[in-house]
Amino acid sequence: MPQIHRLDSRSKDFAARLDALLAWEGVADAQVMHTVTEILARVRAEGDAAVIEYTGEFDHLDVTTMADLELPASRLAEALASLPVEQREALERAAERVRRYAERQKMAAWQYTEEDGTVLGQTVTPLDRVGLYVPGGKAAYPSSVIMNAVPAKVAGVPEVVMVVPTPHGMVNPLVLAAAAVAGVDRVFTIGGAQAVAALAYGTQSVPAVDKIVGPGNIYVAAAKRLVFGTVGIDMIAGPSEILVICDGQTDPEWIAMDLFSQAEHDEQAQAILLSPDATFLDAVADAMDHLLETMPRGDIIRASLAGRGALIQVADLHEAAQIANHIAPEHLELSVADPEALAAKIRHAGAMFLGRHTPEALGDYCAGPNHVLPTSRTARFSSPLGVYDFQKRSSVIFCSPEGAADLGRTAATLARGEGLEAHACSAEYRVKAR
Ligand SMILES: NC(=O)c1ccc[n+]([C@@H]2O[C@H](COP(=O)([O-])OP(=O)(O)OC[C@H]3O[C@@H](n4cnc5c(N)ncnc54)[C@H](O)[C@@H]3O)[C@@H](O)[C@H]2O)c1
Ligand SMILES: N[C@H](CO)Cc1c[nH]c[nH+]1
Ligand SMILES: [Zn+2]
Repeated sequence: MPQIHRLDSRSKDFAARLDALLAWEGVADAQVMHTVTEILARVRAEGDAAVIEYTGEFDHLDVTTMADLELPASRLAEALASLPVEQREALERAAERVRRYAERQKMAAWQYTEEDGTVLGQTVTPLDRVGLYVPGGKAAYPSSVIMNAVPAKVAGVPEVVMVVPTPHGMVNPLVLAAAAVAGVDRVFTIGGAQAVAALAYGTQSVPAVDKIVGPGNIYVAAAKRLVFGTVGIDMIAGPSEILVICDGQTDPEWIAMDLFSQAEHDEQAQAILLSPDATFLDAVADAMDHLLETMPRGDIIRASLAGRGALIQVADLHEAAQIANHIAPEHLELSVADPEALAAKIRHAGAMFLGRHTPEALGDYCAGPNHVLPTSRTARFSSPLGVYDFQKRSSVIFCSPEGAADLGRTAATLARGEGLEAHACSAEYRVKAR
């Protein structure tokens, strides 16, 4: 039996034990904040020189000019061309499906006319320039390049600038190939807080962007928090999470592996199964045990199951839905006979995977919806990354003379209530003009 919490929703301490599993130690400590604050200040003041120095220190790249830290577009095309056909086709198929889904998310402009002839509406425009952070090393996911860059391009963002650290000069060809497929415009081989600062403030070589998206380690997350306001950011992503609700009729090995699929991301990942069937929970535990004997990344899976994994017996599927709404998971699998009926009870989840034949892993790569999702219970108030994150709205007011005169009286009354005489007079000029 793997070390994994066994909980029962009827036990007295259930709520407290569940909340302990949901808690996550992800906040940057004072030392990290201090380091990052200094890096941001130096890059802001010194530009390229500071970026080059930090890249030498942290990524062991010995270069003298930023030109050595930008990859030409030909490098991306070469990386794509040199992939095995199967990899290349998989990347292209994934990007195509993500693009098709994203097309449907585009926000459109609208307007309507009030009775007095005043036209009211909203325009929609893409951001001018977006920065995409791609983590270095083993955590660099080509699929995340697609998930971040494709919706930006569908939104109509003219320039997507990617940054990716290449410690000791090690470039991940799959990441470059994904950037080519997704339409990334420029790539700098820089990382950490210095890359976030370069994107936020701009340097002599790196253009300042309007929004920074993409995950990274604690230094990247702290830098994103600190530059928010100067630029937009997507979210501060926590460790991956999966919650499975199963009626006990799915193959226990399928469910065990679905839980592993997120547990293998890192030791802090969260993997929870809810079922009314105690015998089934035992069978999943046995399947985990047996599968773990040969699983690569078994150490990471074991650590995350022992820390934030749980098999929970619930009274029935209705109670499972209530618990799911409390957890507000990043990913929710409904492995039950009538998944649509159960989905109707779910109010908080980043993405839902319906039925026994929809493993979460398909959503991570190629189903179509975005895999950048709210974590750490933030699905209570936020949504998957999408085209709308790369678009913004402006409201439009076009008053007719009649409309201006009529609204002017109301505005002036409200303005005087706030003690703002210039507002009142400005509004009344149009009243008097009639
Ligand atoms: N949530 C997701 O979807 C998701 C996906 C992929 C990766 N990740 C996360 O991304 C992270 C990747 O981490 P990584 O470290 O491999 O790559 P990274 O690119 O996030 O960080 C590397 C950079 O960190 C900086 N750094 C390292 N040590 C430092 C120090 N002592 N002081 C200042 N800066 C320092 C360096 O500048 C280096 O370039 C992991 O935490 C992983 O969990 C999350
Ligand atoms: N499950 C991750 C987000 O939580 C995304 C990912 C990338 N590659 C595999 N999975
Ligand atoms: Zn995943």
